[in-house]
Amino acid sequence: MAKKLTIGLFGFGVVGQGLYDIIRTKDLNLEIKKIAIKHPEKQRSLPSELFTTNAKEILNDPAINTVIELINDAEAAFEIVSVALTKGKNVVSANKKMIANHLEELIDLQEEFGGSLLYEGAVCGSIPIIRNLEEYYDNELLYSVRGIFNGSSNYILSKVFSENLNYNTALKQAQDLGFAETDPTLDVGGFDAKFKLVIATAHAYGLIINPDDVINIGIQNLSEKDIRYAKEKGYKIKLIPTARKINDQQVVLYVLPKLIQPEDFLYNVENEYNGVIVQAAFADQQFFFGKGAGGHPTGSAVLSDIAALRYDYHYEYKKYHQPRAPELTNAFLVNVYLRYQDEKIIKLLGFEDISERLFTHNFNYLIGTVSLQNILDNAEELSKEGIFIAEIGNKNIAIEHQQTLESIESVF
Ligand SMILES: NC(=O)C1=CN([C@@H]2O[C@H](COP(=O)(O)OP(=O)(O)OC[C@H]3O[C@@H](n4cnc5c(N)ncnc54)[C@H](OP(=O)(O)O)[C@@H]3O)[C@@H](O)[C@H]2O)C=CC1
Ligand SMILES: N[C@@H](CC=O)C(=O)O
Repeated sequence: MAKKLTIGLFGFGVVGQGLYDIIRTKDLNLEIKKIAIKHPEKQRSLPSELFTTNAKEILNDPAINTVIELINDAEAAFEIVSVALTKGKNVVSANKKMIANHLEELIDLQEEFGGSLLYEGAVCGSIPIIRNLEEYYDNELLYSVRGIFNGSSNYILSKVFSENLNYNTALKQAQDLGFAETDPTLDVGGFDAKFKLVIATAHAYGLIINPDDVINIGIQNLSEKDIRYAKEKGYKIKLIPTARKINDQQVVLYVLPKLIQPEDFLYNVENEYNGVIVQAAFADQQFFFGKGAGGHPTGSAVLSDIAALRYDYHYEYKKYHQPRAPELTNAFLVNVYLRYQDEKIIKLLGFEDISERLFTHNFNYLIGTVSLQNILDNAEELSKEGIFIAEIGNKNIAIEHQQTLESIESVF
């Protein structure tokens, strides 16, 4: 029997309003009793009695059994969600930074106080990837999860690549459309994609990782030269988070721009759309596609979680509780394109091999193989002006196919 939900909503911005628009079109046996916001002076589209700036009006109200957290402040969000769970309320959140940074504590709070925290909208907007990783892939050999997890950076890349728009104009558009984070460095620097990858990895592999241990390189240093190079060779450039199981016990995680070939499903994922490719034994590749940002797409994922709470759904974190969850390693080689000015960076990165190199008066690049650990150790150097690094090539795909063959051979 579906429970009646009495909701306290935190945040009435892009996603909060998007959710409200969707809810009011349907008769869902739920009531939004109060909405907490930060700036009482802002004009609102709803009666003022509905709003409060006092979180306690929601958190201390025993009639409110469900808290929906949609604010743009990760630390305040953690406080709100923790108190709500401690009081035995169910919670839905779309705050990937907060969840990725506090996942272990949030799991403990759910288990101690019996509440459920759902966060489908936090990873790839409207794409239902968390519940799929949690439920569907439980018994599969899951080799990798990768994709386009950030709508803003994909929007910018689409605009500069296909419409020759200037980077800053495209970023401004992504902000105006409500796709970007309050601090857009989170988007273009690959942090937002990393938070989402960390959350997805917990549900894919049962592995909870501190985001600081994962390398993220963004698209801020992309230049005309990189775009020209990519176009001449038939690639597009996308920002790709990857989680890959490299053996029974080890997983690698990284967020890097990538030169993508037309055969890749992600090649045609444009603008604020996201795409997730799950590579599993026997099933091989599966592709999820949908809008990754914006009020209504994200609101629809939040609503799906709300609906699930009516039937007491909660994540069981079965893979996290399994006795031998794999561990994170950075001992992994990636093939990269590196545009640089100063030769010093080549030495610092300690390339295993270099297969291609160009040195001219205004454009130096090389293609070579480098360890993830060395990229992580030199992240600051790599963020400097004049340097752009991106994954390239299909060596990893070869590894995946080899793994698939090995697993098939071991079964038969
Ligand atoms: N925009 C998107 O496409 C997506 C966003 N998300 C995530 O959803 C969350 C919300 O994003 P978005 O809607 O874009 O953000 P907005 O900036 O549009 O809205 C933020 C809202 O939070 C309110 N707020 C801020 N601090 C507090 C606080 N301490 N207590 C109560 N209310 C507060 C603001 O109040 P006020 O109105 O008074 O300023 C505002 O209503 C973020 O975690 C974001 O990362 C997830 C997926 C997609
Ligand atoms: N800023 C994010 C919003 C959704 O998560 C993005 O651009 O993807």
